[in-house]
Amino acid sequence: MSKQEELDQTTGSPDPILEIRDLNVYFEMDRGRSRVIDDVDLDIQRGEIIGIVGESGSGKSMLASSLLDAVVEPGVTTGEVTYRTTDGEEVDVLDLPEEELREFRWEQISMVFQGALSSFNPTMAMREHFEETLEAHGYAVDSGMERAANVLSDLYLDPDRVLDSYPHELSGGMKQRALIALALVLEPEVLVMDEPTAALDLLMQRSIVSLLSEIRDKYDLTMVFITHDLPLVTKLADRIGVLYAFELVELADTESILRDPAHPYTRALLNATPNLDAPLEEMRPIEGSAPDPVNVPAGCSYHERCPLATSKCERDPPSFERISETQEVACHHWEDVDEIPLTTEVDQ
Ligand SMILES: Nc1ncnc2c1ncn2[C@@H]1O[C@H](COP(=O)(O)OP(=O)(O)OP(=O)(O)O)[C@@H](O)[C@H]1O
Repeated sequence: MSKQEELDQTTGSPDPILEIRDLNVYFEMDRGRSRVIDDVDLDIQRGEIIGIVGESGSGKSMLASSLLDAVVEPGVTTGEVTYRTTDGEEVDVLDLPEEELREFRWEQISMVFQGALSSFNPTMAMREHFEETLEAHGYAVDSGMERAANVLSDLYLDPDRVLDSYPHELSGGMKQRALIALALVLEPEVLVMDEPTAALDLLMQRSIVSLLSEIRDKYDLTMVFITHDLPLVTKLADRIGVLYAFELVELADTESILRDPAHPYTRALLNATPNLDAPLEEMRPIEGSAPDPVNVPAGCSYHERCPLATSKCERDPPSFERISETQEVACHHWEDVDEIPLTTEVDQ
């Protein structure tokens, strides 16, 4: 059974916890408007782990931040992000007054920001980081610290040892897990993680990914895992969205992304994957460079790098089309995509 089928069995009919519509983020720059999220529509289902992948500068962090209305000034976020509570109440995230937004973050959707490892205060023991977060949100510290200890043990850390340590006394992998525990201490429904394993070695990355799966099941979480590392996220995600040039170009269950990717860029990402078993000459780095958000190519934004591009691609932007029950793609030539063979195989 595929992960998607397992997910459907456990979650039944679609039950989006987050509905993202016409999401745009832009910055007004001297040289023009810089659109760093371009008309993204996406439903995130309650209980799923969704991976968002794309190369550096494709808009991943902007997408993550916009889910919490946390895009840095002077960025402008437009469109709708609707959060649905378990009771069916709808929250218009981009319209929340500041105080409510402060509560909403951490308590409903919690985020582990990119580079957050260095955000621990070096003069504070880990225990104080947890207590400060609980107090700032008006939570009872005693019961909150009990939960912190439970989450830390679920992440295979010794709670007493970690809580009594200062950040510099912990290894990178321990700190990263402590950061995830801190993000979970207020019992959020959704955990958004932006490159949570980028600073870690391969072995630790793999082990955190399998821990996250356990944590999702145990705490009934929805997870958004943002990374440039497609093979890594296939180990964890039920579905994967591929961002190219600030737009979603493919969205599908993980199995389809691996076995039958429909966008040439998804294929290029898979073929660029270092695979220990494949000969080096079969690894194909993606040629060309990521578009500048002020000057995204007309038509299909990928056409300049795409081996299948025709004059239609230079002219007309493809629409985001559903090609099967679990797969959507924005490509005029998805039916011919097998012309780009997959050269490496990623184990799921
Ligand atoms: N404060 C800012 N002002 C203007 N443009 C910005 C700002 N921050 C980011 N950008 C631009 O937004 C675009 C998307 O950036 P984003 O950080 O979301 O990419 P990313 O996919 O997360 O990349 P990476 O993996 O390198 O973090 C980039 O072109 C970046 O230069």
